[in-house]
Amino acid sequence: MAAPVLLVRRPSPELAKGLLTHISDDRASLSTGLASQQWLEYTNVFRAHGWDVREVQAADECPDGVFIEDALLWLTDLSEKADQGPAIILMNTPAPSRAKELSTAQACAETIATAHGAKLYSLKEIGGSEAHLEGGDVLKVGRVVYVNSGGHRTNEAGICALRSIAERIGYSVVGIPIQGALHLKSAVTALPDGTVIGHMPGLQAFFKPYLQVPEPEGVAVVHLRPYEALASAHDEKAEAHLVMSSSAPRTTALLESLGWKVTTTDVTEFEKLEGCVTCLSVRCRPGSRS
Ligand SMILES: NC(=O)NCCC[C@H](N)C(=O)O
Repeated sequence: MAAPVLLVRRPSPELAKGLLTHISDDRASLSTGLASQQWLEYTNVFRAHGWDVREVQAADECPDGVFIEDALLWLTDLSEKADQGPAIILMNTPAPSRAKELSTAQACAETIATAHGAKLYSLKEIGGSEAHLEGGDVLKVGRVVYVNSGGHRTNEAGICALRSIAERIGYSVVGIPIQGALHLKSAVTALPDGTVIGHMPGLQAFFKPYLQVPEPEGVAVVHLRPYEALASAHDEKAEAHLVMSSSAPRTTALLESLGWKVTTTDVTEFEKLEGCVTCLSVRCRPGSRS
């Protein structure tokens, strides 16, 4: 089976000019040198676990370009016949300073689509230029695609366009109105067994099973192991492996006490811009069925 592919974009020298919406402004203390080091260490965690790490062309003029997850979305084909192939979707941000990120992301998506038999979609082409969606607002849990219906970066037309693609390949799309956080995945992500984890109050009404974690930085987890390994494993937890921010030691301890294996990595410089471990990459799983 093809190795999972991790798409990343190196941080811009202008990183400290990135957007800030919901957290207090600590951008003056941001070190671009430390950010570059943390980014390299982040990519090395995946390299060390067999991921094929591919760099999207640098976009030094785009302060937030490192948050590549917002520009591209990978969806495995989960349709019954699995005859459609995976989808890679070029997102459409409403943030003017982030729009320039899309042309280089598109070029990368074309290469990945050709290499892995994926179908390339453009949200803008499907929903029109007013259809907006950022990848941070999308959380996949099995066959359900949760999408933020209460934020400022994704709108109804964007959700409709996503639905028209996702339903063709076996997913249902469910809107979750998140307020007070930049993206859906700033508020929740999911463990490999489908448990959604979050920190803000009120989220348990939307997800079952749901686990409240003790730190805001602890809500972001990325799954390191290919999902096939999990599906065929006798002991799902023994096979799973999560990447998390080292800013959330109490959440790490909680998840470890529940049997999950966790590797932590420093992403402090990206957290100053409302980034996290999920938004620094797009995880593509060619050949995967989950
Ligand atoms: N998916 C994500 O969580 N992206 C983080 C984007 C942070 C960036 N400063 C922004 O506001 O767009």
